[in-house]
Amino acid sequence: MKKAQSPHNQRNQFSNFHREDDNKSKTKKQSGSVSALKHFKVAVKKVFTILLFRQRKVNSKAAASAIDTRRNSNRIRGVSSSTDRSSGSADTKSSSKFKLSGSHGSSTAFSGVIQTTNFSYEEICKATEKFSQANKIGEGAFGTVYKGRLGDGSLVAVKRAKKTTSDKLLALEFKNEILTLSMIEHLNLVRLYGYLEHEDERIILVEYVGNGTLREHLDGTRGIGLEIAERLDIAIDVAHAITYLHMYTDPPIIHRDIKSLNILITEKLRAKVADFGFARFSADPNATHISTQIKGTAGYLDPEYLKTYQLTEKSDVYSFGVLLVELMTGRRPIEPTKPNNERLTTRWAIQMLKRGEAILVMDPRLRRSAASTMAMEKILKLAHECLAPLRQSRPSMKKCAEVLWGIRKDFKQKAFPAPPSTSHNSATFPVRDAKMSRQQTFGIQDNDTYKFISA
Ligand SMILES: Nc1ncnc2c1ncn2[C@@H]1O[C@H](COP(=O)(O)OP(=O)(O)OP(=O)(O)O)[C@@H](O)[C@H]1O
Repeated sequence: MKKAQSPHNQRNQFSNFHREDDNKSKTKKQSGSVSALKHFKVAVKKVFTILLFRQRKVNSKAAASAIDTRRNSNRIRGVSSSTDRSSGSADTKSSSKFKLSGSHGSSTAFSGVIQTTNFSYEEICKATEKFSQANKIGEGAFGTVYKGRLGDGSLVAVKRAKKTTSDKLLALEFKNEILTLSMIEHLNLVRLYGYLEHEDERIILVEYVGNGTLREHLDGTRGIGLEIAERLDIAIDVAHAITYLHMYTDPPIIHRDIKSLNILITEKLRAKVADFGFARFSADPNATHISTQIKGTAGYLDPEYLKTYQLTEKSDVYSFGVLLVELMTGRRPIEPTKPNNERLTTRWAIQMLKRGEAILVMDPRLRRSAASTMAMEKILKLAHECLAPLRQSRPSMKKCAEVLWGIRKDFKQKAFPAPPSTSHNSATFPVRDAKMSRQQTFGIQDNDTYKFISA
């Protein structure tokens, strides 16, 4: 890879070039001025490129390890240039090849572009049995999602965009999702396996997460109901994922659409954050915000972002606060069928918390105990901080994760005052298998029915 020159050298080159040009212009005035203009343009372009490069602090080591360095750095430039009110300008080049991830395993911070290998459209058709209805697992604004099985037996989620090629926003969402996913690798974020742009097809292949969305679990349409410890673990997983996006990617990423429908649940009831269609890079490290068109989901949107169009990491913190309230109440952020004072779930829950009646908003599916009530109140207090109208007053995602660790530790101490020989490691619950975990953690048998206590 060609080594980038320092801006200092670039500046020297620039002034040398002017001296040279002066000499030439004495003898060949007209052709000299044309050549000077040309060189001037080249020099300005070089200086601009170097400054841009420095500003974005692109991790050159990671980029060098990527399969197609030039194209990937183009992609990074494309999106980070969209820090204005326009809807972005990802300049990812159209590729008729499907790229499949080649690296698995590590969940540590990684800033760069994940490795990929090529796959064909035919293989995707085969994996999804020609996008059969039987393999359809979801639908969203972007398109349809299918379950697929690759040649090596591994499962993937295949996101096939609607074929509205004229829809520039959808095309942009597609490119944005690929670009964002290609830069991240974390246990609690859905992994990109590959993508395809082929004629009018736009397809993204991501890690398959097979146990539905958090919303389905809260609605009771999936699973057997989440206990408070499981909800705490999910909150911590999401906090880790967003902390990673905000603090350990370069440039930082703002997800912009944190909501229970975008949290996928694993068989072991752990969470993975999905759907990066709206994500934005916080490109300029010195900028305090990005001005952008409003994107996101009603009920989760940061009021300051709505008012000012200025997006910061704290907009994700606000949405995370809404998610915490969802986790504790089981309700959606907006409940049109509820009485007036309960329609905005966050407002209702925080009002009750302030009155010292948080117990009344607790999800009726949750088992009441001194430990669970205490944890629920603390989680709502954290949610209250995340929902602060002014972004400066909201905690960082890292802080949220730390507070949640503390709540989990206190909860376990209160819930399981067991003798040392049977006590659990304080970092995580020992058994993640849902059934076994329930039996060991809560003494719940499979045939236990959940008591619905009216809130
Ligand atoms: N990786 C995955 N593993 C399993 N199921 C998934 C996966 N990704 C998405 N799904 C399913 O497909 C549904 C729609 O997916 P997704 O939200 O990503 O689509 P979208 O079009 O981007 O949605 P949105 O309207 O929120 O933009 C999800 O609610 C989920 O049920």
